[in-house]
Amino acid sequence: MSPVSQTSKPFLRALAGETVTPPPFWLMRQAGRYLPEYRATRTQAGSFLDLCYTPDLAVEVTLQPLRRYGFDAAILFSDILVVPDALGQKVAFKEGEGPVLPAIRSAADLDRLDLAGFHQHLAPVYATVAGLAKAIPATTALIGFSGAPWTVATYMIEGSGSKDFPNAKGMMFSQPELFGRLMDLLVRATGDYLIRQIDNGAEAIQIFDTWAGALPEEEFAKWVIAPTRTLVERIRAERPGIPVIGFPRGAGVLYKKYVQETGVDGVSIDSSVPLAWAAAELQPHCTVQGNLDPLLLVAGGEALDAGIDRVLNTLGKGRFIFNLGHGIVPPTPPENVARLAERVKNWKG
Ligand SMILES: Cc1c2[nH]c(c1CCC(=O)O)Cc1[nH]c(c(CCC(=O)O)c1C)Cc1[nH]c(c(CCC(=O)O)c1C)Cc1[nH]c(c(C)c1CCC(=O)O)C2
Repeated sequence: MSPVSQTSKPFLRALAGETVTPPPFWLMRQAGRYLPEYRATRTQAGSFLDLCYTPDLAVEVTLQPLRRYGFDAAILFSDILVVPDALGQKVAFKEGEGPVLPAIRSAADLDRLDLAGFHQHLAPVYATVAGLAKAIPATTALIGFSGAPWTVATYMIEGSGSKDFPNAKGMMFSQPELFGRLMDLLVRATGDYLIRQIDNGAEAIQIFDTWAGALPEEEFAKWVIAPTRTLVERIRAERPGIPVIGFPRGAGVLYKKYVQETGVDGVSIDSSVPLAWAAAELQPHCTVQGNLDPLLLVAGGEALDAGIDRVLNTLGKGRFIFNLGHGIVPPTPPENVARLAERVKNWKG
């Protein structure tokens, strides 16, 4: 038996290919503004980034939802944008506006980025991972994460969140050499970052490609699949046994090609992916994670119960991790999360 199949952690068993009943569960953005105790710690920290860079407080907010709901996995509390911040592109989170960064539009902008102080800047994040590895319950798995290069590049080039990425796609199509240099830097930095998280105690990795669905087929292959495959291969070669979950949100039918060509151990699917299609086309290749609509968690009641049951009854008979199709939204009533936890834990298959 491999060490992974001997683990008592249901989340890791599911990623190793086992059908676990009831399935392990956690929720994207399980630590966050829907919890009053998060809002209190966040106020204590000052800014959102101060919270990410203060290990004691970041550990505390990671643990808060575990205490309430007994999730099978804890996800490091941080943000995908600490990577550009650590490369020297200073990130700020404006209240009600989201992230703001000085946009990268030229070779001169790109040349100002630097890997030299990268790990030093991220030392508090590594300290959070190490603190969590000691603090979480014995049956809970610790997930480290990063954004995927394409999704992080959209923020770096736009200088903020965006709906349709005119500047990022503009650079991709009109200045492919410059865009390629930025992507190469991100693949390298992201790989270094994930390896360090693993060395500090992360037991699995999730790569968030939130804006994967914005790209046409050919660009999807080049800028979503290829960089992710490079990261998966590097982790597999340098830290064997650490499973990787990919989340190419909005990829539609390209989820299948993504799974086959990146070699991920698990794929997180968004709420638009038909459950029967995921069971037939994805589950034979890897563990599937998802995909309850986060707004059902706001709605609650019978609509929530029916949505949970549909996901469980279609995907729960194979290798599966219960999750949402995207992150928990701030208006979510905490009691609805308790209702979900109860229903998933009591599912008999
Ligand atoms: C695109 C992206 C970001 N960050 C992330 C993504 C990929 C996943 C996704 O699509 O949601 C990933 C992320 N962000 C956060 C986590 C922590 C772990 C978790 O509990 O899931 C993770 C895994 C905390 C956060 N990241 C952010 C918050 C809210 C900040 C606050 O407390 O004010 C949290 C808890 C802020 C953030 N961070 C980001 C944006 C656009 C925003 C502003 C929008 C918003 O406010 O929700 C970038």
